[in-house]
Order: sequence, then C-alpha cells, then structure tokens
Amino acid sequence: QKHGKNGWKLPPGPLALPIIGNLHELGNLPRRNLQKLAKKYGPVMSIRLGTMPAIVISSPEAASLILKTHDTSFASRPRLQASEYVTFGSKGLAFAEYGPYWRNIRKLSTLHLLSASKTESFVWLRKEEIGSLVQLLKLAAAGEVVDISEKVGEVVENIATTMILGRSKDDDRYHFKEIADEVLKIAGAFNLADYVPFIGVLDLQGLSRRLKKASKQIDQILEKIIAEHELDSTNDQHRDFVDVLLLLKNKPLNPQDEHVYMIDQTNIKAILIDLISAAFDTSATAVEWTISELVRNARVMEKLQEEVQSVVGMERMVEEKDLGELTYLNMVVKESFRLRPIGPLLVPRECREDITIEGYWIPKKSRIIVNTWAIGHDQNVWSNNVEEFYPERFMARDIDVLGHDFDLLPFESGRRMCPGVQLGLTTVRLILAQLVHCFDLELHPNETHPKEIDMTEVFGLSVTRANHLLLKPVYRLLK
Ligand code: HEM
Repeated sequence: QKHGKNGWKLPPGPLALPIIGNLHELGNLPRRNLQKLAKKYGPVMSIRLGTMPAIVISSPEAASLILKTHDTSFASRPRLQASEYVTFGSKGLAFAEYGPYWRNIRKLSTLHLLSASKTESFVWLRKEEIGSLVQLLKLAAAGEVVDISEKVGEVVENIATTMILGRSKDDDRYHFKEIADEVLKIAGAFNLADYVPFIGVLDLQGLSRRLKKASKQIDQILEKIIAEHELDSTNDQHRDFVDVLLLLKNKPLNPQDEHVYMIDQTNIKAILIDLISAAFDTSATAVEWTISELVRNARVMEKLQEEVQSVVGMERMVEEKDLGELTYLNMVVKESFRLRPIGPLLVPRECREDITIEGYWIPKKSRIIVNTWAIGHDQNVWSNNVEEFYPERFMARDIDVLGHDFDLLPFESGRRMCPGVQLGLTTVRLILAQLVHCFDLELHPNETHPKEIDMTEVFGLSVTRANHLLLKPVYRLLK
C-alpha cells in the first residue's frame, strides 16, 4: 500500500519484490547498501523488509525529526524473534514495547545501576580490573604477542558482571561473553522469521535453532545465579543489582500505574540478560576498534600518548579523575564512533501510530532504521576526508555524544537513548588511556605495516572485528 489517509504518499524508495521486498538488496554490509540506495532516494527512504514496511533515515536533519521532534511516536521496538527467545518474550528493557512497563524497568535500572553516581561508585572496580590487565600485559611485555581483544573483553565482562551480578563466591564469572556475542549477532541479522513469517518457520538461516540453544544456556546460568543470591539474601552489606531486583520481586513496580506491573522470576532473568548483553560487547568493541585505528595511525597514537604523559607523567598509571583533562582522548573516541560506529544501524525502533512527516506518510508498525554509519560517512556533514581517522576534526566542532548533536549518534538520542552512556564512556576512555599510557603497542610480527592490520568486520546489532586484535605490548612507564 503506497498511500495513507488523505492521499499522503510513502517516502520514496526502491521497488520491492513480492514476498521478500528489498531484503535481497541488503547484502553482507547492509549499512553500505542502504547508504547507496539513500543517495538515490533521499534521507527519508521507504523500503520493505519482507512483508514489513521500513523507513531508513540517513541524514542528521531526518534523524532529528524522528528522534527528537516526533520521538514519542517512534519510541517503541519491533518484536524480534531474537528478543522473544532471549529475553523471555521481550520482558527486558532494550526490546520492551514503549509504555509503563518499559518506563518502570528503565527507571529502576538507571537508579540502581546506571546513574552517574552509581557509575562513580564503581571507580574501585574499574581500577582493580584495568590494573590487573596492565599487570598481565606487563608480564607479557618481554616480547610476547597478546590477544588484546580477548583481554579487553575479559576486563569489560568482569566489570559488567560484578556490577550487575556481584562477585561469585567461587570466582566463576559465569562466562557470558560468548553467549552475549552470539545473541547480538543474531539480533542484528535480518532474520526471515521477523520479516516473512511463513518462510521464517522453515528456519532457512538456522537462526531459530541457535536462539533456542542460547536461550536455554542463558536460562540455566541465570537460574543458578538467582538461586545463589536467594540463599545469600541475609547479607545486605554488598547489595548488587540482582539483590535489588529480588527485593522488588512480586511487588508492584509502581502502584500509581493504571495497570500495575509486578516483576517475577522471568522478568528478573530478562532484565539481567538484557543489561549484560548491552554492556559487554559495546564497550569492548569500541576499545578494540579505537586501538586498531590508533595502531594504524601512528601520528594520532603519538599525539595521544604525549597528551596522557603531559597530564599524568611517566611515574604513575592513569586515574579516573585524569580523564576530564584528556581532551585529545575525547576527540579520538568521538572519531572512532564516527568512523566505526558500534551500532551502525542502531537498535530498530517501531512507529507507534500512522504519522505524516515532511509530507510523507509513515504507517503504524513501520520499522525505523537510522543509518548512523551513513551520516558519519557523509561528506556534506563532515568533509571530503570522511574515510580518514582524523580526530582533529572535532577541534573546530563542539559536538557531544549525548544525543544533542544529530551528526554523531553513538548512543542515539531521545527516550530510548542508551542509559549506559556514562558507564560505557568511562570504561572505554579509561581502558584506552591506560593501555596507550602504559604500553607501546607494536604490530604482530606477521604484519609488516600498520595499514596491514586486518579490519574485517562481522555484522550484528553491533559490528565487531572478525578476527582478534593481536599486538605486542612494550611497557613504557618508569615505575
Ligand atoms: C560504548 C558503549 C555503548 C554504546 C556505543 C551503546 C550504544 C547503544 C545504542 C546505540 C542503543 C540504542 C538506543 C536507541 O535505540 O535509541 C543502546 C541502547 C541501550 N544500551 Fe547501550 N551502549 C553502550 C554501553 C552500554 C552499557 C555499558 C550499558 C549498561 C548496561 C548499556 C545499556 C543499554 C540499554 C539497556 C539499552 C536499551 C535502552 C532502551 O531501549 O530503553 N549500553 N546502547
């Protein structure tokens, strides 16, 4: 259907095939193919994903219309098979339908886990975990090649699991990383079950099978964790987020709501796995891509090391309180988000009502895809050196990453904006500053030139490195 009420038309877009719509045009790198199509059809483009209408947004102005001017109309999420399986019927936070349940869960996760003051209260944890990473690399610094991706992944995992789940008695950190990676890969795939339900049941991509397996594993681990917490409920000195949720179990989330929501064991598991998956991959991936770019761009690496050295000196490690003074580091992180956004197509939203924007009709239930990668690679928004890793471009442009500037949206903007932004930014900046300050990161002996570093990507809800980043750390502090 091309027309809405009063003859309003859908935004322009490519012709859609029967049944599959435009799914065949997405290819292995959907963000690039969608960018090419948007160059032809415009920044508000209409496509069909199987039987579902979708709107692709590819300019800062159009993103501002969707995420700011009409934010409430676009603040829901589609029901994806991945979130149905993994978060027990989308009962978590990230894929919950817009409404009072989502609002309450978001509020309580922010209050008890993600607010600026909560993030601040875990300074000791980041110091301990990143400190252990430095010690480990120092031991290897005699010339060994280190799997930086794995080590950074472990640090981020330990920080997130300790904040959310507390410390396990036997120090078994539950090994969520692989499961979280798998879940995000599947959630980001264009799953036929979500778009052409009658073909989806055949599970031609094998995604349903993988989801069932992951969901079973997640369930078993979370049941174990919750049981451990219930046994240990007398100890209220070290209350973690699971304890907070257990205290709220089977009680009304907000007695003033018209429909009063309670959280039971299933809701608790859904909220936990949602937060764990959202926290892991994102921060670790941001660190990996930024280090990869720094090693490829020796000039930027040197300038960053000089900045940290001038603020911190060579006698000690970086402290979290130093971060505010590291302005070049901030530019480096922003440039990394621009060039290699962690979520290039962000997390899909769903339109809650029929609406007309800029004279175009957007039908209720349309998927909204914001192509932040296309915005970051648009020469009209930046300049003609968009492919270059050039942090200095932020010297002349006072752009923040907190959703006020639609040119750069790593955490998106509006009601569904990432609530983990403080935690994510602090963790990413601190790990980066510490690694480049304590070590010179040299190439793997098989790579003779920095530009040879393999930068192959795997597409998912977040875009990760296909192969681990292997480097040789050489300790450089005086102590
Ligand atoms: C560098 C790190 C991170 C990046 C780049 C990032 C990015 C994003 C993006 C793009 C979204 C989609 C927002 C939208 O659709 O409007 C999102 C949502 C979300 N993020 Fe993050 N994130 C990061 C770290 C974290 C951390 C550490 C947490 C902590 C648990 C977290 C929790 C969430 C949650 C719960 C949502 C869903 C919010 C909702 O639907 O209401 N993120 N994130």
